[in-house]
Amino acid sequence: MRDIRRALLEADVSLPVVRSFVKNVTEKAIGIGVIKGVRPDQQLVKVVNDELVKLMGGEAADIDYSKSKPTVILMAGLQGVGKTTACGKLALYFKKKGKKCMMVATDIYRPAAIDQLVTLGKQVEVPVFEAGNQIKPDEIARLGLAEAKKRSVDILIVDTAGRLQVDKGMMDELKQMKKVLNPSEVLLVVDAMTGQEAAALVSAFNLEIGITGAILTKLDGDSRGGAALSVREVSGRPIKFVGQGESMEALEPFYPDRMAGRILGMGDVLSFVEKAQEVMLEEEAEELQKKIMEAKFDFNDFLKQTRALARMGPMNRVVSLLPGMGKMSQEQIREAEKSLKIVESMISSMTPKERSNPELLAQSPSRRRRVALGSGRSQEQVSQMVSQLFQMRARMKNLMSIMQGGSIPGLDNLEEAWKAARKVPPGTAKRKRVRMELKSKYSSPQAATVAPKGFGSR
Ligand SMILES: Nc1nc2c(ncn2[C@@H]2O[C@H](COP(=O)(O)OP(=O)(O)OP(=O)(O)O)[C@@H](O)[C@H]2O)c(=O)[nH]1
Repeated sequence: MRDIRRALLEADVSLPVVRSFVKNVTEKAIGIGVIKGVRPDQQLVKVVNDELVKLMGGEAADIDYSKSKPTVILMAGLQGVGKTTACGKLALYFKKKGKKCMMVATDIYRPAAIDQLVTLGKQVEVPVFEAGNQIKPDEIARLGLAEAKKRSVDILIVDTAGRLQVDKGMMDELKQMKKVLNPSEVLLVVDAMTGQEAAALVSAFNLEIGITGAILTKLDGDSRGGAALSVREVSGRPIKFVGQGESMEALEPFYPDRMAGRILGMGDVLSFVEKAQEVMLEEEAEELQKKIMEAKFDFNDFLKQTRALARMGPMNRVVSLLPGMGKMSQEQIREAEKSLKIVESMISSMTPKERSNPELLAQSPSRRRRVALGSGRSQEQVSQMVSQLFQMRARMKNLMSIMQGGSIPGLDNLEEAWKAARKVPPGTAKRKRVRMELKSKYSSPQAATVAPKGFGSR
């Protein structure tokens, strides 16, 4: 965790944010099992990465469009962070999406600011509303909004004046504009190079005017982008876009996973752990496949699979890795959840020998009685589970043999057919008939695995 802390600080995540994050992740990481072949510290990096992604919103956030035209986006931020540039980029971004855009220039203080926006407007071919620098910004905003409505504009982007520092004059002006415009989005433009101060800055803007999101600019520079984490943690608002250069095309939606990788700066470790996870799953699948082919699928595997199905864990993927086996359906997973407790209690009452050698239970009523007593379940329940295991064995082996024979006669139908067969009450003539039909339809000569004599052979 000390290394993680250092990595985050080096990426310019602000100190209080680092502290609370590290504390949270430490609590979450305890109890997570370590994958074979991966060192615990390496796996911790993966845990941290996943938490970072989650914290930054998981998925890319879109703009909130207003129901009535236009959707107003009010831009805020300090001087020189790239606000005006971001206006032009956004205009182009939405124009490419087929939206009719307009921009409004309200920076009456910096001499060339209005011209700069007009020039950008020409470049991206989006009209810019300006009213000189003799009237107040909120009045310009009001006029701009009226014009946008008249022209039936979809998206109105309002550039504002920045100051070198957060000051009351700027905040009051922004508040005033917000009142006039009633914007769907108030986007704070943050320079990724801001570093440690990002948190205080975001917090000040959020408290004073209430932001709906942020745009992180200048990510093409050296910064590791720790500001992204600070923004989210301090304001609870998502980063919506990132700017990666001076050209008008250099704007992208914000992707938390990419940003997490960048902030941590441990991409190699991450891909290593991910690979190890894949390998582990493949190994498990191969092992399981071998066991199935040798008819050695035992209670340990059975428990493992029931457990994994219940939490939709890796075994679900293992099963899906087996040739021809699709993912489990939601219904099957729910069923597994229900039966997990029962199965767990019965299997934990077995001896290790019985677990790895299910034949023992199949052949001995007294063993089954003992397991029933030990687990507080009925003997029928124990018998049912044992027979289920053998059915599974046979079914899996049957399937494998068919597949190894090269032809897979309507695998989907097979599943459906089995489901249908299970719905028919046991012991009835109909069930027998359905099963017979199934057997003759799908079994191959090699696939004659049956339960041991005396139990479950019915
Ligand atoms: N490398 C890089 N430069 C950028 C990016 N965005 C903006 N810039 C540059 O940063 C400088 C300042 O950008 P402006 O858009 O003028 O900044 P501003 O926030 O509007 O400044 P004020 O109007 O004074 O408040 C310009 O030289 C831009 O070209 C970016 O994503 N990457």
